[in-house]
Amino acid sequence: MDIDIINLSKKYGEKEVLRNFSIRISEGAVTSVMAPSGAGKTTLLKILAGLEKADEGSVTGMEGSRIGMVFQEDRLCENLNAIANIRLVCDSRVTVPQIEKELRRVGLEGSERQPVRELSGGMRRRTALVRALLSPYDILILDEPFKGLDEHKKNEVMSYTLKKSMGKTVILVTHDEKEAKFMGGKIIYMNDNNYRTN
Ligand SMILES: Nc1ncnc2c1ncn2[C@@H]1O[C@H](COP(=O)(O)OP(=O)(O)OP(=O)(O)O)[C@@H](O)[C@H]1O
Repeated sequence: MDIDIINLSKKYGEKEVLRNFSIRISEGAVTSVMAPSGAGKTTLLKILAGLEKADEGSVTGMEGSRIGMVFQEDRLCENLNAIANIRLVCDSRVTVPQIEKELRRVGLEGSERQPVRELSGGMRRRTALVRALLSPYDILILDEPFKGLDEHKKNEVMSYTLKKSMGKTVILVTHDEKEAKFMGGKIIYMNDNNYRTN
C-alpha cells in the first residue's frame, strides 16, 4: 500500500515546522526527501515513525507495518560491539557469521568486535545502517544514513543499501542530491513550506 501523508502540520511552540505537508510515498520504492537544515525533515520522519505527534493531518498506509530506522544520531549501545548491537534488533535466526558477512560488505571487517564507542563516525553510521537493514521491517526510514562516509565508500554503501532493501518502501532524508539521485525513485524538495517533487 502507498503511504499518503495529507495536510500534516506541526509546531513546536510558536515555531511552525510543517504546514499542510502532503506527499504520497510509493510502496516498494525509494522516496528521498531533500531540504536545507531545519526544514523539518527529522520531524517528518519522527511523525511517520510514531515518535512525534502531528498537530493536524493524517498518515495512512502504514498501519501494521514494521519500521526499520536509522536515526539522525546513531543510537548505538556504546559499550557493545557492532555484532552485539545488531543482534539486539534482528531476528534470532540471524547468525553471527551472517552478521559478520553483512558488516564485511560495508567495510567493517576487523572492527566488528570493538566496542562501538571506539569506532569512527562513519563506521558507527554503517553499523547503525546494517542494524536497520537486518531488522525485520516493511518500511525503512533513513535519516542521513550515509553521513560521514567518503565518496567511494558512500557509493559502495548506497549500492549495498539498495540491494538489501530491494522491493521495500524506503524513505531517505538527505542533504545531498547525488545521494537522492543514486538511490533512484521520487525526490521531494522541501523548502520553507514549499514542496515539489521531481
Ligand atoms: N523537540 C523540539 N522542540 C522544539 N523545537 C524543535 C524540536 N525538534 C525540532 N525542533 C525545531 O524544528 C525545526 C525543524 O527541525 P528538524 O530536526 O525537523 O529539521 P531538519 O530538516 O531535520 O534539520 P537538519 O537537516 O538540520 O537535521 C528546527 O528549527 C528545530 O530547532
